[in-house]
Amino acid sequence: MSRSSLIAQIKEKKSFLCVGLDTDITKIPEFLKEYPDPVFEFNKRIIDATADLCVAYKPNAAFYESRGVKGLQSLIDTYKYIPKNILSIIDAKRGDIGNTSDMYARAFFDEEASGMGFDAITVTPYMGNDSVTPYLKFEGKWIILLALTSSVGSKDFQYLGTPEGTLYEAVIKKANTWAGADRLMFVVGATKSTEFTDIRKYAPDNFLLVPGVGAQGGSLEEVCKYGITKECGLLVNSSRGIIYASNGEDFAEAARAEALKLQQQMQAELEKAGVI
Ligand SMILES: O=C(O)c1cc(=O)[nH]c(=O)n1[C@@H]1O[C@H](COP(=O)(O)O)[C@@H](O)[C@H]1O
Repeated sequence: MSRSSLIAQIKEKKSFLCVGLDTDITKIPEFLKEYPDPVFEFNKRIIDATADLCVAYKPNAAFYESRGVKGLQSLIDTYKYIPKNILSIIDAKRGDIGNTSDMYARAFFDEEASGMGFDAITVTPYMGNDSVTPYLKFEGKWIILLALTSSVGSKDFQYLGTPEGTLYEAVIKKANTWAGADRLMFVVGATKSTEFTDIRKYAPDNFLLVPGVGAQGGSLEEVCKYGITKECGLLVNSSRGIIYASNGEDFAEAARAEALKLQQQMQAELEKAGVI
């Protein structure tokens, strides 16, 4: 999906919500266990209930890979079910030497080879240029590079000083020489809202994928205060806060209600920032 289509979708839906499909088979409602693939059935109903409220879906690969062959099938079926006019992000956090990254890119981008043709993948920057650029060989696909993550452990390395500023600033500056804002996004945790002002100095046009609202306690309002741009420039993810809003028969309606709350807040922020 192109940058202009993503922005058009944001304006049309008045939303920059990404629904995280971190589907844990031990947490889904009991009655779904009767279906041949309970995880896919769960995702299908979540997608049906939220597709008009969000602009992206982000299955996290760990939740599928942990179930072996069955999990991979759930992931492939989920990828195929995500409507093609909604951005599909595989949250795989890959990063390896060039020829291995070629294979990861094929695994998640080359639908003919693997059954999956996601629009975007999360990638770790640690191994540098040759680990990141193979994904760019797939025309029109996005890399979402980890910059400043939401978790406590982000303090261990990401704030360390380098001649280019903190490590996360160095990542942003360097990566922006490898690709433009039409192919490259950065992950910045919602729990880091005050850092957004600095980040926008180095990434004025890049979309930022922002996890950490909902279950991790980040504030949408704070993120927007410092991070929103004239073209929005944000995709805010919530996984557990939406998909596990209820554990009963009404789980899909409850997920929709949570997604709607976020969409309404997002609409207000988009209006305030003059995006719509
Ligand atoms: O790359 C990510 O998406 C990510 C980066 C980060 O810094 N923090 C973070 O929580 N994530 C992912 O975002 C999702 C957050 O899920 P919830 O906390 O349940 O909304 C999970 O899939 C995490 O793996």
